[in-house]
Amino acid sequence: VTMSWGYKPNNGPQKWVENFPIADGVRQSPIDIVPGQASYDAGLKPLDLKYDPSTCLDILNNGHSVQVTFADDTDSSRLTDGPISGLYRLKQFHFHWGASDDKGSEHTVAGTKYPAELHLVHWNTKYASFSEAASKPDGLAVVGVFLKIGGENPNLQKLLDAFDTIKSKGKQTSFANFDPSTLLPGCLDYWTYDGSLTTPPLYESVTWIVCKEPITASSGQMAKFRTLLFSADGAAPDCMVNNYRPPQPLKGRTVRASFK
Ligand SMILES: CNS(=O)(=O)c1c(F)c(F)c(SCCN)c(F)c1F
Ligand SMILES: [Zn+2]
Repeated sequence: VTMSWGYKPNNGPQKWVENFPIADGVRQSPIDIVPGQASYDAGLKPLDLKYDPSTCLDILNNGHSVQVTFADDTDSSRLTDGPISGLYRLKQFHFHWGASDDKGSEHTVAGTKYPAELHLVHWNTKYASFSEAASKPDGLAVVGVFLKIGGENPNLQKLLDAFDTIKSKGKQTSFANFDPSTLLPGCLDYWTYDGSLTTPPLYESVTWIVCKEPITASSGQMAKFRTLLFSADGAAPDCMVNNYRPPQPLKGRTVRASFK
């Protein structure tokens, strides 16, 4: 039986190019962000993020990550300004993390790996839907937030408390009234560059907006992410860890900074 893509040696990031040749494309993500090589752009606007907790629908183990999905039939949870033009609606957020606290993020900062990275995925309302937008060069805007080890994060804990009911692949449960802005850092300084999805189909459709300031999670909270499973109920349990793609070649791209 043919395996679908994953993060193991036989189906992981080094193998994705076999079924998704764009894996070797010109604007792939993630990248290593080198602050000294980023260009400060005074024309970049502050991010304008407005999220409505009533649009929060459910939390899902999709077999690759844990994902919180939002109603995106109105503009009530959206991103404007920053490096983008127009209005992008929040579709979902999810995380990437490691098997230990020394790795897990997709983007790195001058080679530094964080233990995890949050992705808030938004789609451009010039298109009719997420699916239509997902393959367009200006279709998506993903806000990335690094997690570092520190004090217990009470807002993150609300998500972790739902993990026992979505341990295995395909499990989903209702998840209401969560405000994703509680997972944003106090300072919204960011780096931005043109990139891609970091999972197959690896579409080169993402304006990346990576926050400079991490949020915290305790080591115990990081351990909770590692209790999730890649595997479905009844299959041999396969811990959901190291679900991150390593940095990809910059291929001449410029990384801009919203701050000096
Ligand atoms: C940025 N991180 S990611 O891993 O490339 C990623 C996902 F995991 C996603 F799930 C989705 S949305 C739904 C598609 N299955 C997405 F747009 C996306 F960009
Ligand atoms: Zn992601």
